[in-house]
Amino acid sequence: MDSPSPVSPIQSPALRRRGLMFILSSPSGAGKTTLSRMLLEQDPEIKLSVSVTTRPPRPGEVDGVHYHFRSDAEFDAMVEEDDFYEWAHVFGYRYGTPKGIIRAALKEGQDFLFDIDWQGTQQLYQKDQQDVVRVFILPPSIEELHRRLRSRATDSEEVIQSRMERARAEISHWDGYDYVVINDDVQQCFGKVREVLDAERMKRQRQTGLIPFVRELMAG
Ligand SMILES: Nc1nc2c(ncn2[C@@H]2O[C@H](COP(=O)(O)OP(=O)(O)O)[C@@H](O)[C@H]2O)c(=O)[nH]1
Ligand SMILES: Nc1ncnc2c1ncn2[C@@H]1O[C@H](COP(=O)(O)OP(=O)(O)O)[C@@H](O)[C@H]1O
Repeated sequence: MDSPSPVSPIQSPALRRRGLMFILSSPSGAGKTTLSRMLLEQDPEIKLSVSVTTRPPRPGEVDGVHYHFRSDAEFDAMVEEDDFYEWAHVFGYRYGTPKGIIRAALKEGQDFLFDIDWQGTQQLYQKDQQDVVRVFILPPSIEELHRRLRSRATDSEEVIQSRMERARAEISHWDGYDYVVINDDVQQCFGKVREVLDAERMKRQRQTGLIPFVRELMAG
């Protein structure tokens, strides 16, 4: 990866704002994991919301870092306990966003990154419209998507075929997103994702505390 560009100084002691829920979705293989990792490496102000899944870990994946890997019975117990913000079936496994610390942390201004599919995006948006920012990543073409899934070399040809079929279905949900970014050159795409995040952080509606000199001006 090229040398990281500096993080723009969004947070200022004079400004207080609610945290946001930054959702990156894409058809499988379009690059959301790659982009999420870049964002987490380069932006200390955003934390990954680590999902719970019943799918087995891929080589290199660490429990508690990439996912919380749980058995079917453990997942059932969490559903019973109402521990999820949302959950969905994807590729024969279950995936869910644990409520955990998210609600309280948003109030304190912590931003969270979500790598979830369109079903989870819809559910999160229904629960919390004001904090959710929905970004959809598209590959430059279907052929390129296929090539990337093959080059990742983590799945059998059968699984790749089912991901390709599902990709078509996922792309049909692109109208449920606020922003669409094409991942052709990864650095350019990442730059655009960062621009969206920066602009969303500055939205006036998110500010919860008046800047001192604005407060003084308004007080006359
Ligand atoms: N609804 C929902 N979807 C999730 C969650 N975590 C991951 N996913 C989605 O599940 C799908 C499969 O993820 P994964 O097995 O890591 O494979 P990937 O397609 O290479 O990202 C992706 O579309 C993720 O966005 C979650 O907590 N909730
Ligand atoms: N812009 C890009 N150009 C070429 N290859 C890419 C690009 N973005 C991601 N990749 C590669 O494509 C494969 C799928 O990317 P990944 O981030 O795992 O996708 P997703 O999480 O959406 O399934 C990986 O091997 C990744 O290195």
